[in-house]
Amino acid sequence: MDAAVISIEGLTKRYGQVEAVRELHLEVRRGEVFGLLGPNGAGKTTTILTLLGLAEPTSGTVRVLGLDPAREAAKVKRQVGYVPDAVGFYPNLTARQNLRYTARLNGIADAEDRIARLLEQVGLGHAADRRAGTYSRGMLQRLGIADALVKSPSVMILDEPTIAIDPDGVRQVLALIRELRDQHQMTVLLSSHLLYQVQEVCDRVGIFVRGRLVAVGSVEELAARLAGGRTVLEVGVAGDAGAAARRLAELDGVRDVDREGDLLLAVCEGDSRGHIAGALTGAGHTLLHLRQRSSHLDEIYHRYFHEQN
Ligand SMILES: Nc1ncnc2c1ncn2[C@@H]1O[C@H](COP(=O)(O)OP(=O)(O)OP(=O)(O)O)[C@@H](O)[C@H]1O
Repeated sequence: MDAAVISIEGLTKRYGQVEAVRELHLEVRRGEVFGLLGPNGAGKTTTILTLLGLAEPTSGTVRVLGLDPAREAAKVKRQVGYVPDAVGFYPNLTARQNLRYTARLNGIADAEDRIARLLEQVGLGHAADRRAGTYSRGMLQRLGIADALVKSPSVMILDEPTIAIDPDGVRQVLALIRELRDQHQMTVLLSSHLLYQVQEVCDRVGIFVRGRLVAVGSVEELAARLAGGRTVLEVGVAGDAGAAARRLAELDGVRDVDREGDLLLAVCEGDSRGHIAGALTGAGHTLLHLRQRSSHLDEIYHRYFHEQN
């Protein structure tokens, strides 16, 4: 398994009497897209700021690419692209000129082609030569993503990256995040309230409630944990569904079988897909459909959230 790119051990951050983050342990691996979820004031931004060296931990250790951000902020900044929730640009410069400025600041020569490509990638090709001051909030957010990518970072940290973007734009941003992971093995940490989007793009999520991380895992793992390790499989067969249901009910690991229209729903211990497919085809059934039903992240989130309250 790849080494952790982001490693947080026992992080606590207090602002006076307010404990913004308490005893946080978290590792994010290379090429992983990790989502920080939580209501307002849960501690997501504070965590992000400590990763960037913009807030110093009260206690605990934080490492990004092996560096201590509180002591080596400049080195961290060179390799980490950060998109805050409200991005600021020079309003009198065009988008392209703003990105040229960022390239110069980072000592990148010959950035023209890269800048043009990034502007296209975030869907701003048509507006590249308009002044940033005329941009909508969503356009600024897209420009923020392009800006963070100018220096080819190996880690991207995005605070609410799609909050002001329209649905088409959201699809574009999510596709871009996937591409960064799949083609460039980039590590991406994002915070969001928009659970459906998080579910679509994140390999793992962490649920924050009042400064504490109350659950970490893939959406499937969190759902299984809430369901006591049980999963629901949708099974579709050609022909005699009654016989298939009886065969299913006899199998080890199958707790219950139900009907829903043409489908059989098997409540199983853990992931029994291989076992079930083998048993049904072995008994002469033609399998038309086999899918593990996934819980929606909003359901998981609300259950964890209410448990903590
Ligand atoms: N500079 C600061 N001074 C004092 N308190 C702060 C400061 N920054 C954050 N806090 C407090 O720390 C807690 C966590 O805030 P944080 O911004 O990290 O939450 P968040 O999860 O990012 O919330 P949101 O979704 O609203 O951005 C809140 O109670 C907040 O009021």
